[in-house]
Amino acid sequence: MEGVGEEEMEGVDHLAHERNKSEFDVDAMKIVWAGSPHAFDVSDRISKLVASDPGFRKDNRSTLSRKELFKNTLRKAAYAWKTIVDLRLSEEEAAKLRFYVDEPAFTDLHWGMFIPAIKGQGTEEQQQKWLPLAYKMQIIGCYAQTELGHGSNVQGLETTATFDSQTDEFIIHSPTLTSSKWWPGGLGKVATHAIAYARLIVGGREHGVHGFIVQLRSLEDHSPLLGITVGDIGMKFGNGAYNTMDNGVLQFDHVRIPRNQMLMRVSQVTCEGKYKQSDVPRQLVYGTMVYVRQTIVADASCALSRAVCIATRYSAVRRQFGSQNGGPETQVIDYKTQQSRLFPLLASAYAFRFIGEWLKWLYADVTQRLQANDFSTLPEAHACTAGLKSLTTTATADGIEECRKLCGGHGYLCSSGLPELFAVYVPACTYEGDNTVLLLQVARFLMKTVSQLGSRLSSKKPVGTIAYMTRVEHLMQCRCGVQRGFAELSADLVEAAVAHCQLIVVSKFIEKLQQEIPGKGVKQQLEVLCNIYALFLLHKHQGDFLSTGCITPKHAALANDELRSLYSQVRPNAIALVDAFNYTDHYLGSILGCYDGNVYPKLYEAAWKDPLNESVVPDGYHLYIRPLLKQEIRTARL
Ligand SMILES: CC(C)(COP(=O)(O)OP(=O)(O)OC[C@H]1O[C@@H](n2cnc3c(N)ncnc32)[C@H](O)[C@@H]1OP(=O)(O)O)[C@@H](O)C(=O)NCCC(=O)NCCSC(=O)/C=C/CCCCCCCCCCCCC(=O)O
Ligand SMILES: Cc1cc2nc3c(=O)[nH]c(=O)nc-3n(C[C@H](O)[C@H](O)[C@H](O)COP(=O)(O)OP(=O)(O)OC[C@H]3O[C@@H](n4cnc5c(N)ncnc54)[C@H](O)[C@@H]3O)c2cc1C
Repeated sequence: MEGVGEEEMEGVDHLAHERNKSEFDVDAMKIVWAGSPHAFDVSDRISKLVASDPGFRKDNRSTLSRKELFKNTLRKAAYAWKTIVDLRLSEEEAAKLRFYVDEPAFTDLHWGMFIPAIKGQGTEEQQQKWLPLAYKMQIIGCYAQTELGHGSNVQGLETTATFDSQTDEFIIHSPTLTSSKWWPGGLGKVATHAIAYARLIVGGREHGVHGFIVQLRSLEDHSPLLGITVGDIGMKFGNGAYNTMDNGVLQFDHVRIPRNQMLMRVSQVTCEGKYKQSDVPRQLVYGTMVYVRQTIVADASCALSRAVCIATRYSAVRRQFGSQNGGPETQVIDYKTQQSRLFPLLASAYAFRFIGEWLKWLYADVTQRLQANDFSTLPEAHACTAGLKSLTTTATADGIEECRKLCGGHGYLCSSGLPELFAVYVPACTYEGDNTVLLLQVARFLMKTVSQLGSRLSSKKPVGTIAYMTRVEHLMQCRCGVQRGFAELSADLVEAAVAHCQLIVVSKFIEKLQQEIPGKGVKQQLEVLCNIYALFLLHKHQGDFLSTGCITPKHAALANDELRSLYSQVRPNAIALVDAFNYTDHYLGSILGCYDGNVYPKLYEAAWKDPLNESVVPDGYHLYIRPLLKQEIRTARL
């Protein structure tokens, strides 16, 4: 191309010099990141399928109106379903395809909550009736729990479900404005059915919150059924972002449903109007939330790794200051401040990946035990999913914002992919349980555990975590020792809960490294990242650790020195470590994070595609600017 230097030519890998520095087998690390060779194959194949299909284009979202954006999301969801059916994709491949389409949509709640709720809380008979319809998408479901007046406090929900023994039906009703269902994804414009949570009333007696399958819209013309008022709750944070989702409002006006549409695995109501509580903990009604919280932890590693991939590649491309005798300026990735901000996030992305794997195992284990009526690990599963969801989503939301800042001004462009990623991700700190409310659940679990086990919370942790374990015990002893109520100490107890969750993440990372990990240099790289994660947190919270007495100020200083050394070990491998995420440019959706690092020409080209540049003289010039410039409005009243 005329006047284009080597450094700007398309088709050249501008990060080749970085990739050549790698000291480990990147392909082997890709398998570790994916979880298995099979998982890598599915992920690699489906991500490329989506990236190569113009039907899944997403680079124009920021220029669409809310209605255009939403209609485009419906088109994509329908196109995805057609692709799944035409290609006969498996459930696993279909889930991956929806993941790589990368757009919040009603399908998230249909597949991610409506179906799991029926599987987890429905009887065999109810599963046999409703799941085939849901799997074929002949009905589209949502999870309608939160109300205008209550979200965190599930037992405070006001919607009622009153049993009518005369007709063998439940009457679902919204008695107050604050009982309006509010927030459920997919509810506003698409869902034909809901799992609606309501206070069960039988024979004038209340029995707490239960789930009910309620049809909302006609399957003929999609109009709301009698007694149903439903709509969207309006624009949300950011422009495109989560506005592809129809989070809805729903009011019931004495809507009648058959008795067999109460999810009855946990409790039952007989046709005679007798309420029967199975001999299972009532909290199984909350089971879907536990399931989604563990998926959210895995999602955190995906979102954080996307942001870190963008920021790492761009940090290797960007040069600023430091030119010697007219030579190239310094890559910003070589600045120690950039490394001290970026590499702990890279380590966290891997840490969250592995804790997500462990949590998936824990959830499967507790589910298997529940089937045998073994509820012994349910409290720990609840505490772990709640606490790790809180810890990883907070760290990921903060990490995405830090990655934006690590990219300087260009990080603020939509074409960097980071503003949209942040706007889509940040509600994860709220949905599926406000992060503070969930940490209070962990604190409550720790208080009970301490009172049952005495000071030692658990001796089942790897040696390398003694300092972390002592920190949690110290924080708990400082709080439990004080004769003041839980509420009074809750802010401090939440800190102990965070410390407990960090202990779990560190110990599971160490356990991961005790497994057989194939590939040249792969385990060594993971050991470096594990040490960075552990020492970074020790440095960040050194006050806690010093107060336990198990480390001294000298230890803290040594830990900081070691961190700098570890950053130097990561530096030559940084690009290869983010290549191991195996993200396509389409999925990353970022010019700054593009694989070939050819950033500047892409940024420049993208700018001219903005609708504002369709004319060199902007709309409004003649009406507003010209008069200004010509001072023809001197006498005009402002
Ligand atoms: C837990 C609460 C805060 C309090 O509950 P409460 O009933 O008042 O009980 P407590 O008195 O506190 O505790 C009593 C005891 O019960 C124990 N307990 C509490 N909860 C649980 C539980 N869940 N499991 C087990 N045990 C539990 C507790 O420890 C006490 O025990 P003990 O007495 O001390 O021994 C509760 O009110 C609560 O949970 N509040 C939070 C509400 C909440 O989380 N709402 C979420 C609504 S749904 C939502 O937000 C949805 C968002 C969707 C966003 C999109 C997400 C992505 C979709 C999935 C991913 C995509 C997949 C796509 C797949 C594909 O495409 O194929
Ligand atoms: C994008 C998005 C999607 C959602 N999708 C769904 C969905 O599909 N289905 C569904 O049912 N819901 C959905 N929700 C709702 C979501 O589950 C709730 O917003 C969430 O559970 C938080 O509840 P809340 O809004 O009542 O917050 P609140 O509890 O009102 O929180 C407000 C503040 O009060 C604090 N607080 C509350 N209780 C306590 C306490 N006991 N101690 C100390 N502090 C406390 C919180 O920490 C927070 O700082 C969605 C929400 C969002 C943002």
